[in-house]
Amino acid sequence: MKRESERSPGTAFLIQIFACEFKMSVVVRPSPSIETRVAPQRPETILSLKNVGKGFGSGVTRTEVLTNINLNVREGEFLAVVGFSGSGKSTFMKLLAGLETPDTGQLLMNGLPIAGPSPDRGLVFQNYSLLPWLTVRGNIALSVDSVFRSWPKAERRDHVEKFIEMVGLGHAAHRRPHELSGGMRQRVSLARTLAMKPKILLLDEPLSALDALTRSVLQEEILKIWEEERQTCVMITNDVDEAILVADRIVPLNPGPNASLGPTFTVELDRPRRATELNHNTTFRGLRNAVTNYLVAVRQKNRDDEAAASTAPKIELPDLQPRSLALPRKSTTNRPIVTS
Ligand SMILES: Nc1ncnc2c1ncn2[C@@H]1O[C@H](COP(=O)(O)OP(=O)(O)OP(=O)(O)O)[C@@H](O)[C@H]1O
Repeated sequence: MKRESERSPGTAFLIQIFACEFKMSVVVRPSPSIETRVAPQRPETILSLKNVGKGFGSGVTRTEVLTNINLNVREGEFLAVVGFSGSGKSTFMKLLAGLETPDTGQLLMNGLPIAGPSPDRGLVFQNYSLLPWLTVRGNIALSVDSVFRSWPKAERRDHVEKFIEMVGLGHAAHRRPHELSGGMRQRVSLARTLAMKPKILLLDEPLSALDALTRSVLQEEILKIWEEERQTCVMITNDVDEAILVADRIVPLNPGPNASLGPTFTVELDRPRRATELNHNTTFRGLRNAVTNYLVAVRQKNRDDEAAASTAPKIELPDLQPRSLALPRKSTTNRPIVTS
């Protein structure tokens, strides 16, 4: 199948029309005769990790970061990976993006090995990484121009404007990154990646550098965009509440070294979801407890195992008893004791 960047504008247009038609057929109830013929389809696996392992360094300085990672991501799902700092979340994401190659196992997209970075897998980093000399519009246009080179200029321009509006930055399109707040910069970063129309959106802790208020506003915006686009999305986060708000499934990454994935937690909450409404929801609270308890327990086990396996000599403390060095008092008056 041709990649988006290789398709002619006409083909892309036809595909869009087809996509619209398809959406309509989902909304319109099919006739009984069709219902009997068409079986409900399970979404296809778009991304597959089989026994993936990754480490850094060599000899005694070698660290095995990820071990035996097995995961299938289904087309159109929102999957969240949660884990503690240093467990290997960014390494995991770099593997999905094709920025790192696995030492062992296989990483497949639509059944084919991931051989390097591709606009099919759009990555949004924790740090915005915008080009400082370009405006909001210029930063987004740069990626659109490089991915959709064959599109007519006017079409590319409209495409850029659409994504500027989508993230609510129409009023700031002419500004450069240093003239934007952290939340606005992350919006540009998100728009730049979304505008490339990746088949999979990879979000590597995109909100963790933001203050709590901006973070919750952007959480809802990402969710709203995803609910409209229904693009396959993998998000890394250290915030369990955030994971439950956005995801269909949550997979914990156990603490490293040799981090592997924990059990899958399915988020059975109706969409659209709004953070303010979830706080009182018993399913939300139960899931938050289950995921948090799992992470805390697995970290404690990891620490206990490390302590038990440690070959460092155990330090025996001497059995010392404290002795009072105070001089016996000669009188009961409150005169200060002069020592020199
Ligand atoms: N290129 C590299 N070379 C050597 N070690 C690396 C490299 N990249 C990551 N590591 C090591 O791998 C381990 C996991 O790092 P990683 O950044 O994936 O964790 P993380 O869970 O994303 O952490 P954080 O949440 O703090 O960003 C760390 O011990 C880190 O030092």
